[in-house]
Amino acid sequence: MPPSSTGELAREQKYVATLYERLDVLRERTRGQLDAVLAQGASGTHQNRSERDSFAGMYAQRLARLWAVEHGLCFGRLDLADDGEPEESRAEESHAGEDQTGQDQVDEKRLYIGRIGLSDDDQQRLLIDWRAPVAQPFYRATPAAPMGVTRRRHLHSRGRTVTSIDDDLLDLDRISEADRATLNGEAALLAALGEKRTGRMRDIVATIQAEQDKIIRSDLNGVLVVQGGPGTGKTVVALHRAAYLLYTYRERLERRGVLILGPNPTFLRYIEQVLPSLGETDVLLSTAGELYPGVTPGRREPAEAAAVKGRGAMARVIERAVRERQRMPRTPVQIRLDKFTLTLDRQTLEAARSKAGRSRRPHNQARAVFVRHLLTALTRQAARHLGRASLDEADFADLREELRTEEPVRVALNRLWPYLTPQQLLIGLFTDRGRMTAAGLDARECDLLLREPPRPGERPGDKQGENWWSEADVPLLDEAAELLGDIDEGVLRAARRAEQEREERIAYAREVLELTGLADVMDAERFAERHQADDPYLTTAERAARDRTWAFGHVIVDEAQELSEMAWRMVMRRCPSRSMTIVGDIAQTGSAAGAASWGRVLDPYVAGRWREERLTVNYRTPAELMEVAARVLQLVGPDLKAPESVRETGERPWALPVASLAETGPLAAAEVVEEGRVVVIVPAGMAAEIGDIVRSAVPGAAVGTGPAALDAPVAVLPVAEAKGLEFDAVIVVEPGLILRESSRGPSDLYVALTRATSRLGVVHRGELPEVLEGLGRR
Ligand SMILES: Nc1ncnc2c1ncn2[C@@H]1O[C@H](COP(=O)(O)OP(=O)(O)OP(=O)(O)O)[C@@H](O)[C@H]1O
Repeated sequence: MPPSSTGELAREQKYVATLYERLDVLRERTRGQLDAVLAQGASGTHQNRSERDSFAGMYAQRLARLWAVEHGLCFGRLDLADDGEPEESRAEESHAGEDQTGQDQVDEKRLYIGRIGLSDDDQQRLLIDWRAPVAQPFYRATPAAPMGVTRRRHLHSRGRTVTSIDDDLLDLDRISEADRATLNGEAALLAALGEKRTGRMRDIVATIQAEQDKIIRSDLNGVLVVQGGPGTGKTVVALHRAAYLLYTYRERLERRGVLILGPNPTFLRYIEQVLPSLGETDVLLSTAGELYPGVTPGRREPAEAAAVKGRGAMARVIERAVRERQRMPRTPVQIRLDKFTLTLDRQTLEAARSKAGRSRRPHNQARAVFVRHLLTALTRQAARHLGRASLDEADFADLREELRTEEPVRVALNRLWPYLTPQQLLIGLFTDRGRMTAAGLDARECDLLLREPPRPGERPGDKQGENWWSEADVPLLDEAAELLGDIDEGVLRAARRAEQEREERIAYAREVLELTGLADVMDAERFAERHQADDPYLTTAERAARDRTWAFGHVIVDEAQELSEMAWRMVMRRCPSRSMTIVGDIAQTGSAAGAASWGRVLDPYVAGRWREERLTVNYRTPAELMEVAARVLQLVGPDLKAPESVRETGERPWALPVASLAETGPLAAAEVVEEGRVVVIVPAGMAAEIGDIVRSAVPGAAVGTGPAALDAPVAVLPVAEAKGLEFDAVIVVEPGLILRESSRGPSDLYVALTRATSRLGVVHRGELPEVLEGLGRR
């Protein structure tokens, strides 16, 4: 290890130790500030308390950030030519933050690169944040374009100890013969790729490649599509981009927030540690199904039903369903009061309706216009009945108010134009074939969507009701919410907020009671009410998560090919500025409602105004495995090209015909290696059967979705749930069935075959698909 001669290693160790010392000082200082704020106690005015909470929240967040960067705090060094500053691109906006020093004037010949920037008390720069413009050559410099850099050094550490060093010498004229012999190319990258998987995605801040860096640092504005095959780093690059954007455009994005959308909760769990390890904690990670506050979809439904609901045409269906509730009776409406009967004739009703329509307000707000018109007409009639045709203004208003509160009047008006929540509208629609037909659905679609109403006592939207809603319903609820408008925005919000806070207090109380061993003797709800906080501090991400109408500063969509047209409408509403990063692979589309091309998805919103970058190198799957996957890709589309693998392992993928699928158990057990992860990928309908088989061979194996799939040594997953994840070893069961199972079968098999970082096997009782016939025997 020539550059890591003991002297050199010791020198680096000494420097890194001073960085950790500095980090400890900052942590202690921030802790002190937090304690001082908290020590102010809960007294004072409401204003005082909310300021204190804001400061406390800010210091707590800063402290969390300082703790999160412990591992691999400093991972690189740039040596610059005598005459050189690194050539850099300037960020357009400066960023705030006391320890973000990357934009200082550069005058040293050596820069240390790390997860965050650090300076000493005299503002001497000690460590450069990897996102600062001056750090860019660390990722982009090459021998052909050295950007003023003579040496790029990777520091590898365990805990706070530097264990080894890799150097890339970039300026070949300036380096000695001895140094030249130590040229160390892609050592750091290959070392990172060869590591065992832990079930959680790691950051790649030390080894970002140039094509990835270009995407990470791409401009904030506009829609950027990142198209790339499996394992090209789309997800990890998107996450680093989030961190980069937050650093570079801190002020703008901290206020509006950043949303990252992933395909399912397991995937979010898989990626959740990456941003904190980059020092960013305030980003909202969500699935599209979680974007409607107050609804947690738990219902599973056939793919065909989800596909119908995902089609853009559903927007018209919902619109008609709303209109259908603004019903116009064919005959006049009689309202019987004690002393006389009032009549609303067709002409009056039509006039009220068209006035409400012309107001261009959503249904619940237009109702006010409708009701006002009818009440005026009814008051005039009532006045005539009472023989008081010429009422003055005040008396007219009194009579009108009297009528408004009459039960028969209220009932009649409500029937004509009811207040509706999105939930009520959709329940009314999907439980009534007549309404669905009137809204434009055909007989087959009605068959697919018709369902029973929620059981009595089951309020859809709350905890018990969550099985009534499916993921595909969420964009429809969102669409309905747009058309209906809130009944009374202020009241609804306050009620929602109060309910959420109550739930949080109870959850917290439960935790405290469990920790203190009092759970059996005290009720969490009562405890929570007693320890009620007045005005809790919320981070931007927390506030955004509670507000359906929140407009994010930037939205990142991962596995974006899976979103339906209706889901895109919902996502676009969350990002009116259209500052977005969309990452995915059209060849991996598995959902029947998913995307066939980026143009089809984006042109309706930003025609001609989106840009596409491509990633072409596969960092996950070794070449031997990719060869097989590439053949399957030809079934998806003969012109598609699989990404180039960056490494080989020498291990050939295998296929094994079996008499009974019970043999899968021992095969999975044989793949288990210490600290590694194995997945058995199965056709959608076989998860339970194969799950039992594998569990009997590997106790602790996890079946189906959920975080357990990431933590167990072996997981059994259908393809859709394995999307975006990776494992050391993969066994695919019955690939023929996966191919035939849906119209996207070839894409699904392609996804399954590209999940492995090192080993791949195929088990089949049925026939092996022709495309896999070249596989060797186990
Ligand atoms: N520059 C890099 N340095 C180290 N590891 C990298 C680098 N780029 C990608 N990787 C690793 O490659 C693997 C694949 O990355 P990622 O999951 O982001 O790919 P993807 O394109 O999203 O794949 P898929 O489409 O299959 O979901 C991850 O383990 C990631 O950490």
